[in-house]
Amino acid sequence: MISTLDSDPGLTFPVLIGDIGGTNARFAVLENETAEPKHYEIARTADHKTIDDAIRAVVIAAGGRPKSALLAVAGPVDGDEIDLTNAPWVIKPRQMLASLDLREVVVLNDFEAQALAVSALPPSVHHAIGGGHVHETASRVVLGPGTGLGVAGLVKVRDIWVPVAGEGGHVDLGPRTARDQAIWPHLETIEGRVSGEQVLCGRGLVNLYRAICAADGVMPILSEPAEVSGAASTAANAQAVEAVRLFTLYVGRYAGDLALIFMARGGVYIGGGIFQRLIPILDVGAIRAEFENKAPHTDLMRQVPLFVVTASLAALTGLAAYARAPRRYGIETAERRWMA
Ligand SMILES: Nc1ncnc2c1ncn2[C@@H]1O[C@H](COP(=O)(O)OP(=O)(O)OP(=O)(O)O)[C@@H](O)[C@H]1O
Repeated sequence: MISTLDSDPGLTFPVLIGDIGGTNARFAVLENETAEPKHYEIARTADHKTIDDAIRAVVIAAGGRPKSALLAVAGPVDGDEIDLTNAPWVIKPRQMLASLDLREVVVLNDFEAQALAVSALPPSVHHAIGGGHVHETASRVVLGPGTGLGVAGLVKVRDIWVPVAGEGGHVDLGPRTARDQAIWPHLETIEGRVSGEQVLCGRGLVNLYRAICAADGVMPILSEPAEVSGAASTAANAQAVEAVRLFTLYVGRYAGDLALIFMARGGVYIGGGIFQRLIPILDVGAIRAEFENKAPHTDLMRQVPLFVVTASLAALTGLAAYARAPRRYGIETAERRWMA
């Protein structure tokens, strides 16, 4: 059960890699260190009773024969039964070893996997927001507005990348401009607090839209995040237009805060499903201005690159990078590795 940075035993090939989200589970199998991952059909978590059933239906039925599994899950990995934050599955690694005939199961946090991806993805899958320059050996940070708001840093220590996945989505988010001050009292809070995740995720976009409606004294008519972004892209609804604009500016502002915390001269990477969908309507100059507006460190911030990650399978790329070369990464798996 013990794995240290120096003696990480790695995983037995073929390795099943899986990104288990709230709505979808994405699987691939890596035959060996050098092979490209073979991807399988995306499984909807609602369509399968357990993750074991989903793996049998999607991977094994299609000829995949994994000997180990490396999973990234949205939820805390603390014990033999892992609850997913936004899905009905409970992952039971011990049971998986037996029912799927695996030698090892390793479970990571989904934002650790996103951080791994940021170490491995080529620049061609990133959409730059403004200038700056990637310092190859400097720290990076990834944030992902999606069902929730995930955050992880990626710190380089000599030749090893160390993902630092915390709960950065739950820090306080404050108003800055006069318009922010008018909107803030109308935001739905969590126990009296406006945290990042109250605004910078799918339901947060709806929260922001509703708060803008309240500030303007109009009845909200939209209730889903995609409805708000849809109405914004056709300019059909003034409050939706402002909600999406402010959402993207606040993401820029918050991304700048994360850059300061991690001194992320290696870049700030915006993942998750929402921002990449908004690329056609982003006001790049305004987002960049929010990102850089960090007196007394505006000059420093001008040099830090900001990207939108456009690869939809980024987490799987990160898991594959780790499965191929675990010793390149400072990931402690002692409490998160189950062996047959
Ligand atoms: N066009 C859109 N505009 C704005 N928000 C959207 C849009 N489509 C989906 N969303 C919202 O994005 C969130 C899902 O984000 P994301 O695609 O990153 O999923 P996730 O958290 O990774 O989970 P999963 O992988 O299971 O989908 C949901 O809140 C959803 O309502």
